[in-house]
Amino acid sequence: DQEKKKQAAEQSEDMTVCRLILTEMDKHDDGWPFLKPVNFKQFPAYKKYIRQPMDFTTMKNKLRDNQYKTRGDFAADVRLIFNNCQTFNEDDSEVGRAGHNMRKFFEVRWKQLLLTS
Ligand SMILES: Cn1cc(C(=O)NCCN)ccc1=O
Repeated sequence: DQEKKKQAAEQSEDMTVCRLILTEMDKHDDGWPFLKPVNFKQFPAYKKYIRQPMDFTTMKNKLRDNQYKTRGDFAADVRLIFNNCQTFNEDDSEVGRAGHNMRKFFEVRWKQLLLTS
């Protein structure tokens, strides 16, 4: 009915915002550690310490497969990436700093796009 159609339209606008912000993070200079899943061969301890790995490519695939029902689900995976990063990396390291920079970029952009919709 009318209400359902409206909700569906909003939901798809939300996913458009999610796709946009993921594209921006993919292109960001500090996004390099997060583009693909962490390589367990390169970092054997990662699998042991990080229960739920996440990265931008995995998120792109989840978006494509319609696995995010709300913006909140999407934001939870982004924050998982940066929380994992803080768990596994010193703040004062290349990857650690990139994680803090990318988290800041995301949270600012996320608020901005929340208001415009
Ligand atoms: C997210 N993350 C990435 C790396 C990394 O070195 N990625 C390089 C990809 N070429 C190491 C630890 C970590 O937590």
